[in-house]
This record gives sequence, C-alpha cells and structure tokens, in this order.
Amino acid sequence: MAGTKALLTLENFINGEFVPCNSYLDSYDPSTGDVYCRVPNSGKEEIEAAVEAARAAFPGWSARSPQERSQVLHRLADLLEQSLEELAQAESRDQGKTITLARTMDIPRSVQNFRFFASSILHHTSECTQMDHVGCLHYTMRAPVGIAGLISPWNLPLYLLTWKVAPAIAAGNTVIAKPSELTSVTAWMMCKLLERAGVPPGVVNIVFGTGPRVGEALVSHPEVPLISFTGSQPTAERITQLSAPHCKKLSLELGGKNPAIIFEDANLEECIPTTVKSSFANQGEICLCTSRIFVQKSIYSEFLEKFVEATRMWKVGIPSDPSASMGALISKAHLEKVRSYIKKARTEGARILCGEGVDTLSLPPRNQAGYFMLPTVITDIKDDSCCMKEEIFGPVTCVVPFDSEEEVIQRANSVKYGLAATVWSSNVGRIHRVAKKLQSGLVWTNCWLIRELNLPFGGMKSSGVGREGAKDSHEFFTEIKTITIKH
Ligand SMILES: NC(=O)c1ccc[n+]([C@@H]2O[C@H](COP(=O)([O-])OP(=O)(O)OC[C@H]3O[C@@H](n4cnc5c(N)ncnc54)[C@H](O)[C@@H]3O)[C@@H](O)[C@H]2O)c1
Ligand SMILES: N/C(=C\C=C\C=O)C(=O)O
Repeated sequence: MAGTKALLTLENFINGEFVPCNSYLDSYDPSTGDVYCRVPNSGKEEIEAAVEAARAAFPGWSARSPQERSQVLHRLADLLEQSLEELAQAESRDQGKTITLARTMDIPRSVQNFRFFASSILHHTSECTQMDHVGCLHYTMRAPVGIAGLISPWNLPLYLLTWKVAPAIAAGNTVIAKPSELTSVTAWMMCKLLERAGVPPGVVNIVFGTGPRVGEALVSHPEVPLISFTGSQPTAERITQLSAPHCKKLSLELGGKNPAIIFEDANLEECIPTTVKSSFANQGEICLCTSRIFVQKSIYSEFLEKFVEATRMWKVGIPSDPSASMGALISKAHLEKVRSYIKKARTEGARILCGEGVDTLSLPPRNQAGYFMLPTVITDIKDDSCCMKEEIFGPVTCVVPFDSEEEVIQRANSVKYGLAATVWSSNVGRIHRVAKKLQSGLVWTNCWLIRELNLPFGGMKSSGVGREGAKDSHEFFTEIKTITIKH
C-alpha cells in the first residue's frame, strides 16, 4: 500500500452524499506507474446502502414528467461542459489517453450523451391498434423498470458511463453505477455536479471498487432488475450466470476483433490515415478498433508500405502532450498482455514491420516506468493465429492479403466476435453486398467511428446482447405493457 499523504482519495456517492469507505484500492497514473489515487474498495454493505437510496428515490423520480427529467439532464450537460477542461485533464491522467482525445472526444461526447437523451426522451410514441369487430382498442405504454445496475469499463470512462446513466434516468429509473476500479476519477467528479443539476438524492448512486467484490454484489442483488454492462466477454459470462436466477434484463456490450476490408478501388489517401486511426486511437483500447486488415492482393505491397510509414508518424507521447497521437496503456498487466501477443506472433513466424521490438521509443526520464508501447504492425500471419482471433485491445494490428470478395467475407466472419467492420471501396454495389454479408453489428464504409446516436449500437455473436441508442436504450430501460380497452 502506497503512502496516503498526497493521494487523491475518492468516496462513494450514495443518496446524494459522499460517503467514505473503510477499505481502499491503489489507482495508478499509467504515464508514470506511480500510485496517485485511492479508490473505495466497496462491497455488499455499500450496495445495500445504495439500493436503499435508489429504492426510496424511485417513486418521486419516476413520477416526474419526461419534460422535467429532460431539464435536469440538460442542466447536468451544461455543468459538465463548463468543467470540460478539468474533466479532460483528469480523464487523461487517470486513463493514460492523450489530453487531445479527452478534450475532443471523451468529455464532449459525455456532455452530448446527456443532451441527446434529454431530447430523445421527449419524442417516443407508443403503439395503438383497433379491433372494432369486438369493440376493443389496444395500446402500449412504457414504464421505468426500477433500479438499474450500470457497469462500465476503463477505456472510455466517462463517455461510456454517461451513455448508460443518461438513458436510464431519462426514462425514470434510479441507478447504481459501478465504474472500472482502474478509472474512477471522472465519475466521482461528475457526482459533485449532480445536486446543482437538480438530480434528487438517490437517483444516481455511484459505488466504486472491483468487479468480483462490488460488481458481483450489484449484479446479484434481487432488487436490481436490470444490468447494463460494457466490458469483456468473460465478465459478461459471469454476469449472465449471476443474473440468471433472478431473470434480470441484460444489455451486454462486449469486445471485438474488427476487420477492415480494403478493396483495390479504395481511395488510399483517405483509407490509410483513417485505418491508422481506427487501429491505434486511444492506444487501440476502443472496442471498435481495427485489428485485422485485409487488403486486396493487387494493392497489398503499396498499402503495406504506406500504412507502415503512416503508423511510424503516429506519435507516442506523454498524455499531457497535445501533439501526441497515443498515450500510455491502462496498466502494467495490460501492457504485458499486449506485448505477449507480439511475442507469440514472432514465434509463429510472423513479421513485425514496425513498433514493439523494431523501433525505439524515447520517453522523458519521469515516464520511463509508464505503460507505453509503440503502435505495432504485424504481417505474414495466419488467420488461425491468436493475434488474428483474440481481442488484444492494444495498439497492434495485423495486415494480410486477399483475392476475392467471397473469400474476404468468409475470413472476416471467421472469428467469434461481430462488433464493427470497415469496408473501403469506391463501388457502391460492392459495399452494399459486403456490408450485408458481414457478421457485424456496425459496418462503416469509407470512414470509421462516425456515430449517429439515434441508431442501434452493439455487436452480434460474442460481441454482445442487445443494442443501445435512442429507441433501443429506451426499450431496454423500460418495461412495456399492452392495455386493452373494451368499449
Ligand atoms: N462493445 C462495447 O461497447 C465496448 C466498449 C468498451 C469496452 N468494451 C470491451 O471491454 C473490455 C475492456 O474493458 P475491461 O477490461 O474494463 O473489461 P472487464 O470485463 O474486465 O471490466 C468491465 C467492468 O466490469 C467490472 N467487472 C469485472 N468483473 C466483474 C464481475 N465478476 N462482476 C461484475 N462486474 C465485474 C469491472 O470492474 C469493470 O467495471 C474489452 O473487451 C472491450 O472490447 C466493449
Ligand atoms: N458505446 C459506444 C462506443 C463504445 C466504444 C468502445 O470502446 C458509443 O459510441 O456509443
């Protein structure tokens, strides 16, 4: 346990108040490897307190009109926006991502999540059908489910937490959220704004700690009827097992092994910089990142040469450097895991074209123990290699050639995941044919990560269960009833 003197110490937020915990976890600054923060190591007791608060707050909050709840969400969005710089600095330090990404993506998107659901909650309609021959009118209505359990990962901490909190409370639920124990700071900072935004005590409770301890206590609690989870597939399996005896509603947003398919008629001027970004943004720690690049044979050599050249320009730097494209990975254990994949690829005879073990990374003395690595490109690798099958979730991408459309679709679909694919071609017919056949919840063509929050987001196969978005999140966070009136 590190000395606790100058460390930032977080507290749980239960029933509108910050509550200390009797046990804490060390949290590390990924850019130095130093402990800089203490995170509550909560358990069953804290979940009981949060459930009590959320239960008590539910009748009042769920009885408010969507317009009233919308106003609260708008105020919270405004307050987050006013704290944008402070939140971006905190997110970058806590997660290791670049300050530029935190400023331009993570925090603006967190603000947008509240604005978006503040607006979309006002526009849902219900269904109605008539059965005149029996004198009946049928209609549907939706009601909030109750206490929502929300569990989020470390890669986009506030972005993904608010993507759950906003639709859950907009629909009238009260929530207990558990952010990743590796990145808890911005969630704690958001709690400081809730009262000023007009969120009543008990509507949003945030309980910090590890998955096995506090996460499982939340998932197993009989008074929490739904769990929205974003994270890894093995954790989703555990959550599914724990939820089964209670028949909980589950939304599972999991990992990917996302292909980019690059046809010979692709515009390489656009494709190469976008594919470098889709492979290495946020240190490759985005579930939507590309990790298998299939390139049509006739342009393979040209692509590879230009792609490696562009990857070498993707600057690794300390997170506070505004000119850095990539910061530090989340933890020492994760860095070692990512490196172990590269080692395995090498022993299998694959070629590492740039990055880990090939180029030299230079860092300031203070950051030598930070969790940095260079973006790495692997080639001459077989489709059945673990680097081509398993989610690495780091700055590593594999490039392989293909001949035909049918062949590449079959190879792209040959993994257990099905989250996000990109297709690069100037032939609209081909794009449409390929997109239709890909087993992937999201297909971006000639672009990457352009988000339309109204439309369904999520994966198929082992990438998840359910979808998120305006209509989908609303459906998940509400129960529907069919009412029949005989007249
Ligand atoms: N599909 C998506 O939208 C999406 C988005 C971001 C990340 N991800 C995936 O998340 C993974 C990386 O995140 P991670 O390493 O934080 O995932 P993780 O599964 O280890 O942890 C996610 C969250 O679950 C909690 N948790 C862990 N064990 C638990 C348990 N037994 N019971 C309850 N909660 C538990 C963790 O504390 C954390 O808050 C990758 O697989 C990535 O692809 C998916
Ligand atoms: N859920 C979203 C992104 C997930 C990224 C995973 O790392 C989103 O953009 O809504």
